[in-house]
Amino acid sequence: MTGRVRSVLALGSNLGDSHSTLSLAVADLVDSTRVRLREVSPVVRSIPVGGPADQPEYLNMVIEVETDLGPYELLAHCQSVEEKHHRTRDVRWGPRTLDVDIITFGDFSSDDERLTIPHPRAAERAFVLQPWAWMDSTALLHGRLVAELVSGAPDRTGIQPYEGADTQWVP
Ligand SMILES: Nc1ncnc2c1ncn2[C@@H]1O[C@H](COP(=O)(O)OP(=O)(O)OP(=O)(O)O)[C@@H](O)[C@H]1O
Ligand SMILES: Nc1nc2c(c(=O)[nH]1)N=C(CO)CN2
Repeated sequence: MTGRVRSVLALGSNLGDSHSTLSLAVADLVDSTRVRLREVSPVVRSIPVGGPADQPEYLNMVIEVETDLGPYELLAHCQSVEEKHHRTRDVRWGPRTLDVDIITFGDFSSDDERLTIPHPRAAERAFVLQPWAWMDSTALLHGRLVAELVSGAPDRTGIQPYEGADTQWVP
């Protein structure tokens, strides 16, 4: 693999067997010589942020991959994995079997509707920041330590470690 870039991806699910979906989705995301798994965060339970009030709690996690795909190719890859897991887009921030967002892509930044990097809402989402900080205590977002950003996130009290099935993701 040439031209490798490290990218942080955030995964979320609150419909179906969410833990199993996350586990399968990680395997699908890295099931390619072009996307390798480097690091995996713990899974967290989180209270839904935005969208309909009556939706189930989420499971969230982040991973770091190394890839030679370009950012738009990686987006297409993430969306194909979402589709494989029956992702639908009916209601903004509504319940979903699987969401995969690109949080960072090396030093690349973009600000178009199809792809905004760093992800425009990551810095205020504890369901992204907390697992990320647990995975990598030195991670930076917008030049700030992710571990410090967590304490300013409005939803930080809605985050709990997930104590369910003990899946081993081996990078
Ligand atoms: N960094 C990014 N990661 C993933 N999708 C992105 C990103 N930036 C822009 N998008 C675009 O956002 C569109 C909507 O994505 P999606 O339906 O997953 O949003 P959401 O997860 O419900 O909300 P949010 O964007 O607040 O996380 C996608 O079709 C994609 O083109
Ligand atoms: N707790 C939680 N809330 C959300 C989530 C998510 O993954 N977890 N994703 C959203 C849109 O991407 C909107 N709200």
